[in-house]
Amino acid sequence: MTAAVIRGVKIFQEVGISAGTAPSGASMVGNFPPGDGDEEQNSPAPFRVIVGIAVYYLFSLLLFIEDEDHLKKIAAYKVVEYVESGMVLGLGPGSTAKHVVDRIGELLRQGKLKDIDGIPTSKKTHEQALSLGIPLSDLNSHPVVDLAIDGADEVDPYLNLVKGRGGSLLREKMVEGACKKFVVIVDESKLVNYTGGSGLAMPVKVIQFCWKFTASRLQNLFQESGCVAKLRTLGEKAEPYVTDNGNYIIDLYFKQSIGDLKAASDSILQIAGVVEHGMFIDMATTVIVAGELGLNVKNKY
Ligand SMILES: O=C[C@H](O)[C@H](O)[C@H](O)COP(=O)(O)O
Repeated sequence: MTAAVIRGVKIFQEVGISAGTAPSGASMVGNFPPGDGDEEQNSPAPFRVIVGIAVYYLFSLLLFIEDEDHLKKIAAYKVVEYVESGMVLGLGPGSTAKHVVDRIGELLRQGKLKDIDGIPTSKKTHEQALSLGIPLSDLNSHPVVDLAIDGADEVDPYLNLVKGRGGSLLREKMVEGACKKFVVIVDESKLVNYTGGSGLAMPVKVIQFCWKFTASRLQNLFQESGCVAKLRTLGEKAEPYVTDNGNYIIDLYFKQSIGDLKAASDSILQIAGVVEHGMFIDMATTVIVAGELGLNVKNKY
């Protein structure tokens, strides 16, 4: 934890987040806490040093108690630097992008951003943006989006993504496919050697009608990669998870690489009953990765 704390402080310094903006509201980052008063003044120097160090690490522990969420927040603060007044923005869902929407709302309130039109890619993000007073629009009114910002579940070395483990991928693909720049923010746990390489779900949206038939066709398609297809369910009763657009999700789990992603994408989309899949191939223009050692910005071009 100690090392992580020290590295975390470095990250805050790199993105220029001041002590005042640290989520706990505590006002120290890197400042040694002051002495307590007479009693401590009279204590032997080594004792004061030990107490000082202990207090420092206690504060640091409080600051970094939600370490992973901090990394997401740091990446979110960085990505908002790409936002300019007058832009049409694609606003993604998920725990990382949520911080971006919060920050944009804050900058609008402070008058540091103006004339933003947000296009949310999920109902939840729509509600969040509304509650923050972010003006909203859609692709009908703005078929070209200046910038989309979103999280991802996997990022491969070519900046191909897997998305949709949180349930959103169709509206995301529509909005992010219509944007000039698509900036993705992730923490380093999302980096994989190849798409599907985390061993976790690659989601496919399917219509409800005869979903078992569609699931078995999907599984057969990737038999050589050891694919297992599972319906996404919710709660103890294992009710099917229903998406914003009333579809089901079939999660595909691979034991090995599925090879050519474009070919895999075409084969999936050719199956009648499939609505869309969670591979975002060649779409991200920039990926910002937040890790314990700092921020790493990867550009596609
Ligand atoms: O379905 C959800 C979206 O595709 C999210 O962008 C993705 O799941 C990443 O979410 P998070 O930032 O919460 O890890």
